[in-house]
Amino acid sequence: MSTPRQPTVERMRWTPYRVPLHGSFSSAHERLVTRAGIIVELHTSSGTVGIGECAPLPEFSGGTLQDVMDCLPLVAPRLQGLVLSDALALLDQLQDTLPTAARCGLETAVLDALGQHYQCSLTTLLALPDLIEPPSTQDLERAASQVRTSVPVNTVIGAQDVAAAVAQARQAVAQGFTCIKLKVGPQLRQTVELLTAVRAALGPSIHLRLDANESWDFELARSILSSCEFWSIQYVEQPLPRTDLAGMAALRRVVPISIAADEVLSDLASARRVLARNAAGIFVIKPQLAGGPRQSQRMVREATAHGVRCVITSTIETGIGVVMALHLAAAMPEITLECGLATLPLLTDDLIQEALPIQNGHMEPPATPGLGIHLDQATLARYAGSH
Ligand SMILES: O=C(O)CCC(=O)c1ccccc1C(=O)O
Ligand SMILES: [Mg+2]
Repeated sequence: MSTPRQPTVERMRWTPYRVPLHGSFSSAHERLVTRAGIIVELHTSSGTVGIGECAPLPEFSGGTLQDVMDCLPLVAPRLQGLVLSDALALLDQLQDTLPTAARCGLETAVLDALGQHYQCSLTTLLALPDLIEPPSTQDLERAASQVRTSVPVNTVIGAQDVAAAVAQARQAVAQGFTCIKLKVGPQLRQTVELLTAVRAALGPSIHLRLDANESWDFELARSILSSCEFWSIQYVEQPLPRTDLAGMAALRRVVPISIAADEVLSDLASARRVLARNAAGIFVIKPQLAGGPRQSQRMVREATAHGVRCVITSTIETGIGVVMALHLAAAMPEITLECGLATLPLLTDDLIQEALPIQNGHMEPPATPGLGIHLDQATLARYAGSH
């Protein structure tokens, strides 16, 4: 079923990390001061090492870091000895039994090794029509010709007072960003004041999007969003609680701006429920929560078929997870909106050797095989440990 020349999985190693943020990052959910996750290293019979990252967001969905730690020792022996495409098939089979972040990190590591085997970037690999079958040179060339080499990204400004948000918005524009996302909370007057001040500071041409992280109720959402044409808001993420699909659908009918689904998207089934209820015009897809790059692709394809546009975003994970998400965004021509991948500057370290610069509001996935980045082992050792 697979090409015999593919390497097999020999052994796996996983290292929990905790990386502090510069200061903190606040949303309506929480105030984040450190980011914790797990780096997976998958050694193959050809001597290559595929890497991946598991960075769950328990307040969203998909389980805790401990859930991921508990499942890795059970999955590792099952992957051992499998050729890479069979390892992918096993991860597909186990889909519903693994925490999504575990599946994401494991799949990333297998795909990184597979890209190194085929000598193509993860972007190209993800643009192939079928990953389980070995691609011909022609398949690889066609895929490589369809992808993007640069992805527009937004920066994100955490929930804070108006003056600090305005200062950050100005700084973002000076850095070359043309799309800014503001975290907002449940206070009507403060939000109106914030939007007025930030829009005035930005001028008319910068894209401005909001993220309420479930903190509004229907009436507050209607009050704020009814004025949104005035501030020219690109879209608002998850204004209502994730359980309120009827509210989201009703809101779409009474306010003049796009409503995006974020927290409500926990897997392909949840995406189908949102599509069936017409509850969002935009999907915010986080590969850590969707269960990896290929599940994310399935969600993007179904959304696109329903006329729903998609954005790929990070979960503020380290460089390993972010570069995977960047390859995913570059591989899918359906994704045209700015992606939420400009989060590495929030962390004190990205755990990778290569730089992933943000220039003029764009990021470029590495063109070298696989993920195209290498773990910074010394830094990982420094931040290793789950406490
Ligand atoms: O979208 C972005 O620009 C950054 C990602 C982001 O905002 C985020 C990061 C971690 C957890 C939740 C969220 C969110 O979109 O709600
Ligand atoms: Mg969000």
